Amino acid sequence: MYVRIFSLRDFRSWEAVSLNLAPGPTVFLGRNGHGKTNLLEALGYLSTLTSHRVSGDAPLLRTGTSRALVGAVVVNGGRELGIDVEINEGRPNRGRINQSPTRRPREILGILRTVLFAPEDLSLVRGDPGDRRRFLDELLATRIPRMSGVRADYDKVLRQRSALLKTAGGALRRGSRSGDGANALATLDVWDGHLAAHGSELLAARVALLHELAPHVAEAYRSIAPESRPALLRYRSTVGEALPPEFADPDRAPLSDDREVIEAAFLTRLAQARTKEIERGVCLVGPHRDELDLILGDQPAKGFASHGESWSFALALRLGAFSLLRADGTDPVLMLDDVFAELDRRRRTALAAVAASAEQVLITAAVPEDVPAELAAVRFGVRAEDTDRGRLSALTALDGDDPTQPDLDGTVDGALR
Ligand SMILES: Nc1ncnc2c1ncn2[C@@H]1O[C@H](COP(=O)(O)OP(=O)(O)OP(=O)(O)O)[C@@H](O)[C@H]1O
Repeated sequence: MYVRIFSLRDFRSWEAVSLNLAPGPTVFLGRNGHGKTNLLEALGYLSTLTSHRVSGDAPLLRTGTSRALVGAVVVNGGRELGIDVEINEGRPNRGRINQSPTRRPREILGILRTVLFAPEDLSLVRGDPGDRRRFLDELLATRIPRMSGVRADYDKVLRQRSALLKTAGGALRRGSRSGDGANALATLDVWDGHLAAHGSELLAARVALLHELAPHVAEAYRSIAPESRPALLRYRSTVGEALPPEFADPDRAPLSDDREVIEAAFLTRLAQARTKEIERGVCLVGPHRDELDLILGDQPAKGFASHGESWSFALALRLGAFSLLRADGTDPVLMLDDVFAELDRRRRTALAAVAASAEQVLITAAVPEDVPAELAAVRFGVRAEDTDRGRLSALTALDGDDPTQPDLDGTVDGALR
């Protein structure tokens, strides 16, 4: 797939831009802090409804504005779809497909598939387990958009159940066995059921995803760092102890009734952990506490891998995701945010080879020398300037082209107005 038109309004440092893009590589060149990453972040947002840099939406709105718009016309196998999302301050966001409002923004998920590799990705290897869970869940939602709703439902139940655990714990510490505390205890069983129902669906989907993803990541790692040890992915679940022993086999293929088996194990673990959960007032069992272990040879990458190995692993996770989505039938749009400068020659070559074969790849770099020659086809300059409306990014002409070509057919721009 590729993005044919990309439009932004009041997103970060961009006041308004509408850009015609072609398949193949496009490079955005500009000095640090001039707004290149903001462009990729916006397109990533349209694909995942989250930013790769911040957890909330507020920083995405251009300073002083209360509404940002991101839109794209996506071409997939000759078929075009226009999608856009309105990011609002203090009001729910809104999505549109071909200019028709969707019931929920997440209905646009899956239309634009992207894989973004950015300097922040080192945290996939060195950061908290939450970064790795997020990687899995985003990929899951890209492949199976419905899973974004499952994750949202799970999070809602989790918040509710955590609040009950706190109330029950507070009441028990005060020695009170009536009132709010008793009510909380009495309703916990119901919430255990909801948590296990949504959680088992998420968990089974993650395990199935991992089974498919792991060989792609191992292969990508081998091509980037052939002299290093093999890269393995292992899912470690807080529900694991209660699962039948065959689930511990990392090569086990998921079965259609896994979800029911996981749900039963989930309830067993919740029952076992109940006292401790009430004492601590937190939910200790479930996919929100699980870990995706990244292993090099027989050691965990986190804490043992060198800087170069950690970079290779992070890159292999992204390239593995790219290769899995490609195997599903269509290339996702590949986005490479200022990463070539960070890579040594071998990894640069491996990444450039994948990028050159992608249907569309968007690359940012500070200087032209950072971009491998085979990818330096279409180039746009990005420059920020101080104006009376603040510091704003703009595209500048390079190679004699006029990058500020308006969106002549108005497809996205019409939707954004
Ligand atoms: N919400 C916002 N409103 C206005 N400007 C913003 C907002 N958020 C970030 N910026 C501005 O965007 C600029 C950073 O843009 P971006 O991260 O895209 O830079 P970059 O060109 O990718 O730089 P680097 O090469 O250093 O990564 C900064 O000048 C910052 O002040």
